[in-house]
Amino acid sequence: MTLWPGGPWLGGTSLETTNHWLSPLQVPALGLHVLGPAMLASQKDFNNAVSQVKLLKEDPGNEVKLKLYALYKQATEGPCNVPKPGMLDFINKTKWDAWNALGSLSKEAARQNYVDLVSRLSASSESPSPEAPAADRKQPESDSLVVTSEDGITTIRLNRPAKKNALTTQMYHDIIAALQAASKDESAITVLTGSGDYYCSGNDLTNFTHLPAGGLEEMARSAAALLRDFVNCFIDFPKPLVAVVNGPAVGISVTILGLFDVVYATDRASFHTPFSHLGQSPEGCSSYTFPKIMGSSKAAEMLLFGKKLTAQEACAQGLVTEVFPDGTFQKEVWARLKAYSKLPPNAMRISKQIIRNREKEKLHAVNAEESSVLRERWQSDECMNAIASFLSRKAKL
Ligand SMILES: CCCCC/C=C/C(=O)SCCNC(=O)CCNC(=O)[C@H](O)C(C)(C)COP(=O)(O)OP(=O)(O)OC[C@H]1O[C@@H](n2cnc3c(N)ncnc32)[C@H](O)[C@@H]1OP(=O)(O)O
Repeated sequence: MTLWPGGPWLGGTSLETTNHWLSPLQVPALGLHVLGPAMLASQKDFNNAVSQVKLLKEDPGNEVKLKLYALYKQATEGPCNVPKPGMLDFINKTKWDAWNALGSLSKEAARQNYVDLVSRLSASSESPSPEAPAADRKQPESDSLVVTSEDGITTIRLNRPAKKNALTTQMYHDIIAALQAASKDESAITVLTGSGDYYCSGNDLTNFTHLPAGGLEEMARSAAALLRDFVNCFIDFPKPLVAVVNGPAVGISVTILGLFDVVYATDRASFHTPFSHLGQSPEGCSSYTFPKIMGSSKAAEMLLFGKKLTAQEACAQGLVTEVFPDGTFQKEVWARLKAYSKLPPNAMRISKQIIRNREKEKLHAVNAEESSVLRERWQSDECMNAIASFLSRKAKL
């Protein structure tokens, strides 16, 4: 079996010929224990991904191949418990190290990560041009999102001030498209900000009122898939990503801040994740990033009890990089960002990559799990009652 013909790797010796790894014929009947509802990749998805790897047009490089190998082994055999190859058996030792580094990651999560990785590789090998100029950018479908590029900065602005920049389903899609375009354009830095007095009031709760033909279950399934795609874009975003938090932030607009590189906030901002009040659970990888950023008990106060933080508190907890007086916020922040955008863009990209790569697999696994749990939550009475309360004007945060 040759995955990348003519592509010798790891010192000129093909790993696959030494071990016949990734061969679909080798996939045993797994009898997997499926966790929760079907958000994690199925065995069929995994088998398809294993086949898809062979169709990749470009060699993804040794590092990625090793990752694929490790995830494949973890997904099919579980944690590495075979003896470590000897010092001089370089290739098998490298493979063993990669597999062993996955620790106790479950077979299901490994399978999901494998499928995600292959899907990202397939998408990037199909993308037509690495540098789409800003002028070619597909404009958002509605004016609720405004994307501009100037002075080396691409700015994605939430523009629904009358609704406190609450995120409609269309806006999630438009943000995904805007981030994908920004990742390939010529700008050095990408910024997310809001228009008006709010940064963002989180998910537009009326999204839950547009029930598709398949009812609540179908609505929850497609919302979970959208959430997962949306958060994946933040995990994978390759350039410095800065949040310019121009006012209060609620829900998902707060949780994804843990995936930004820098967060600047006006002193008028506040940070509120009222998931329990809404019968929901954390997303945006916050179940992982928040405890890491602020410690487990401060994170629990926010994520379980919905404690609202002031900008100063959020800065003290490490969620916000710096707080500015509201009167000078825009002037000071944009002057600083313009200066940063003149730094060598490749150096910034590479530095971000090296930081993010340590966490990427973990973040994707967390995102998959959070989306899966939320899919269930959205079908719960607790959640439905909270949304009905808001919509009937009985409840406000
Ligand atoms: C598919 C992916 C799903 C990802 C999962 C995400 C989860 C979350 O983000 S959970 C957080 C959801 N957000 C909320 O629960 C906030 C709800 N909004 C409020 O509590 C309040 O509106 C407020 C505290 C944000 C602002 O209060 P106030 O200053 O008094 O302003 P108004 O309430 O009068 O708001 C003006 C206008 O905007 C509408 N609106 C505000 N936020 C939302 C929202 N999140 N969803 C839908 N609509 C929202 C509000 O209803 C008002 O509308 P009109 O009455 O028509 O003027």
